[in-house]
Amino acid sequence: MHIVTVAEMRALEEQADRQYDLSSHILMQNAGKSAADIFEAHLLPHHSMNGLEVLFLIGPGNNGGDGLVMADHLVEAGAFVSLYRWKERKLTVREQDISEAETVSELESVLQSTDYIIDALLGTGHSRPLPDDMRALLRRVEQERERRASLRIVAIDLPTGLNPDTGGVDPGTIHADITITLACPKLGFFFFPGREYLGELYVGDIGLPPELENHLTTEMLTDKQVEDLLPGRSLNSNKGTFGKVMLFCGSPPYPGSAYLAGTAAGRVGAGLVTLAVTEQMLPVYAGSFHEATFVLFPPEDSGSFQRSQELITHLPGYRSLLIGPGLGQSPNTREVILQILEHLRNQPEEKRPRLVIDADGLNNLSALEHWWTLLPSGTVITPHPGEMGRLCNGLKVSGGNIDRLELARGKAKEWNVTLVLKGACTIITDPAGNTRINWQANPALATAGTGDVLAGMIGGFLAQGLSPFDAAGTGVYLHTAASELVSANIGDAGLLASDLLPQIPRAMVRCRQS
Ligand SMILES: NC(=O)C1=CN([C@@H]2O[C@H](COP(=O)(O)OP(=O)(O)OC[C@H]3O[C@@H](n4cnc5c(N)ncnc54)[C@H](OP(=O)(O)O)[C@@H]3O)[C@@H](O)[C@H]2O)[C@@H](O)CC1
Ligand SMILES: Nc1ncnc2c1ncn2[C@@H]1O[C@H](COP(=O)(O)OP(=O)(O)O)[C@@H](O)[C@H]1O
Ligand SMILES: [K+]
Repeated sequence: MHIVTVAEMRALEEQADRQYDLSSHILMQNAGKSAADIFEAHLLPHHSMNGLEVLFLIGPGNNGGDGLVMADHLVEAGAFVSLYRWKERKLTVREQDISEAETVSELESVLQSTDYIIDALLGTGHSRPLPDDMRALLRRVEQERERRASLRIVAIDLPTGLNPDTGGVDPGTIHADITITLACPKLGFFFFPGREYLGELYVGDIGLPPELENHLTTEMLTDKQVEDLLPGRSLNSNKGTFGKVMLFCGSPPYPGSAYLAGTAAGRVGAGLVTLAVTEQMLPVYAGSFHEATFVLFPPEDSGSFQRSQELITHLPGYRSLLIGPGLGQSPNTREVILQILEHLRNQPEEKRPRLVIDADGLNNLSALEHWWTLLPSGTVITPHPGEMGRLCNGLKVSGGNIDRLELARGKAKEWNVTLVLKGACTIITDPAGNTRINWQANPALATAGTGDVLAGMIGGFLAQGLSPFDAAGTGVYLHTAASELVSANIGDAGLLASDLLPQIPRAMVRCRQS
């Protein structure tokens, strides 16, 4: 599903009119109908439309127009509809116009009894700070929701005052419970603070021919897309079919990282997971990760060349290699990483494992000038904002606002990598500028070790033959999907990274069934 800027949305509408005679009027009819359909489908079986009280706040432009069309459909379906036209200050209650003298008191009484308020004040045409009286109206709506937990606010296209290009919000913008956006999600939905204001997101079809979107390169990750990308599981398969993953991860202070990443690679379906560990560390893993095999790695004091050669000798046959989680940053470790990278660069592409670098793999590299020139092509890197900052010479990188997008796109191209810039709405972008953004934010994931799980998942998908961009997108999407399955039981706090592991296969099943 493509994500659009306002300019891209306008261009789509203009092209639809020019090439397909889909006038703005037709699109608005489709938009209002589709919003009404989503509203009804979402409501049932909790409420019946019969006698449901719905107040529409109608703005001066096409967003208000969408609201009016939607209102007609709800009336037809049996709802009791009131319309407040903000610009004219005109109230209509169940098709009765209210006199000017009674409007204020009557609007107040509708506000106090209505089940739903539909925000159709402004959409993508919002172009300046909201006027005071609109802010006051929205504030009154918010107060009413605080007073009555059962009241639901539904935004049409977007919550009024949210900037659809940046995710900025007007001080008057209020939180929607549900946003029914039209045609495509807007770019600003994936960035903060806007992301917090949308509630549940639904996308209404307004009948734009899909081929109009062919040139768009920014997508929202969805169940459907991930389902299409998931590797097939033929009946006639064996562990060789699903690829081998090698991990150079973990060190005495951080043993859990290798376990979490390695198990995650197995949980996404990889055929075999191998950990390169020192003899000292072997008992830690052998007792907890029974399915893994091990490459016994000389200890640090034996010199970096001997260590890297041991790993390199075992690499043939592995389809992916994960370097980084929990490795530490000793000079010896850095040397080993550099020697492995050199080996990979010298291998023909079809023979070498696909590489994922995370955490200390990145921290070790960021200390070096032009580190990206050391990477083999097709590498995936998965920095969190702190690691990204280090890779960018100490730049301060935001965890969630729009600046992240341009930075990620620019750096993926400059560094020639598939870049996974982690955060609440993780961005995945490749050197050609193709971009996928994850909508699902879940604060339960904000805890140590969840990044190790993600890196392992991406390694596991690379081993099964997904391209770097697809492996990264699929991993990111299923990582949050698994967290939602955990959160369904425990809420949004208290998740341990290892809780994700058994939920990963279930998240894949859910995707396949969607
Ligand atoms: N076009 C299509 O084909 C389709 C469009 N669609 C729908 O249309 C929406 C976009 O419609 P839109 O462009 O009319 O913008 P919209 O958000 O309704 O506001 C513009 C009006 O508001 C006014 N205004 C602006 N800022 C303001 C402010 N701060 N405070 C107060 N007023 C302000 C501005 O007035 P002016 O600046 O001229 O004074 C103008 O009158 C889009 O979100 C979607 O819902 C769908 O139906 C699909 C097909
Ligand atoms: N609020 C949030 N919503 C969604 N995902 C989140 C949120 N907070 C953190 N995450 C995800 O959790 C993971 C944390 O990774 P990272 O910071 O590298 O952790 P660690 O290094 O401890 O394993 C990333 O995938 C990140 O996108
Ligand atoms: K709106």
